[in-house]
Amino acid sequence: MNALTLPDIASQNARQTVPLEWVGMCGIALPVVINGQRLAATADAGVSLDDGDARGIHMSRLYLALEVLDSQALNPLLLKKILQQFLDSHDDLSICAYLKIHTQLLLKRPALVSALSGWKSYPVSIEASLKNGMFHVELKIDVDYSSTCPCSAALARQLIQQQFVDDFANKPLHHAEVLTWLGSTQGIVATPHSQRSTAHLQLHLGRELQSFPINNIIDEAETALGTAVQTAVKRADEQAFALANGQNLMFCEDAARRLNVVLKSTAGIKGFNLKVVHAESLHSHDAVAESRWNWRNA
Ligand SMILES: Nc1nc2c(ncn2[C@@H]2O[C@H](COP(=O)(O)OP(=O)(O)OP(=O)(O)O)[C@@H](O)[C@H]2O)c(=O)[nH]1
Repeated sequence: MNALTLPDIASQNARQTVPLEWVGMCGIALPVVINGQRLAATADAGVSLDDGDARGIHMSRLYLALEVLDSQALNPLLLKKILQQFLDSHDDLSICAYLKIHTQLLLKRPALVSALSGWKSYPVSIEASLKNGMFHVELKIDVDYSSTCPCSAALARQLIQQQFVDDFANKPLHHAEVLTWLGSTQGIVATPHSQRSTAHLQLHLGRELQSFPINNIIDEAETALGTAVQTAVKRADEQAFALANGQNLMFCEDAARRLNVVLKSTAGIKGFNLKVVHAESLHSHDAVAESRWNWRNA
């Protein structure tokens, strides 16, 4: 083979002079480092193509700028550096750079009572942009929890009261008999419905942050919601979970309000857009509530 010059189509002129808002690659596979864990991730990397005459951007330059992610801990400063590299490598073509990273964070969670523990995965997305020198970073986290309907609980309690009237009216009450009745499905005739629910948190973060406070945000959210879904579960844990749910009845509105209050006071959060989805077992549609604070699209 002789040393032919490789054709460079990207540097040709475009047939139509039209700038483009976003050009890049979606779904790039790569590892990222969060909490010292190396996690499988996908990235969407792009820049604006502001020079409408240029045929294309240089995809390989964006791809190669991502290399540092497999060894350096993911933090806002690193993302800003990568975005700056996107722009520096497209000096004459682009003024905006974008990077979106999606991964699943794994956290080990203890059981409620037993000495067991297990892994829980939390979908996490980080979206960063550098536009006209302005750096913006956003974090998305999904947190699963259990919610028990307060209305359903009240209706079930009423049925149990009615059953008690039916079974014990005009009869002397004997402790042992009532105790047996309380432990039977003939006595406790109804149970409330509960559902696996998800809080979708979209958070605007301070630019000055040294690291992403992902663990802290998840912990704060789970504490506020009160009944996080469990990992390893023995019967003692399940009983503790039943008690926790019984003492933590909530509509989707309650969940959204609790998260609103806690996220407003969580360090590093400058604004949020949150959505809670209660995947109802009462019917096949979901109960949903949203809440925003300092949110640009509000
Ligand atoms: N711009 C652009 N490139 C594409 C597309 N699809 C595939 N590519 C390829 O991405 C590869 C890398 O592009 P460049 O970064 O310009 O590669 P290069 O010219 O070897 O690198 P530089 O010398 O740094 O410009 C090229 O082989 C392109 O053909 C597309 O839709 N648009």
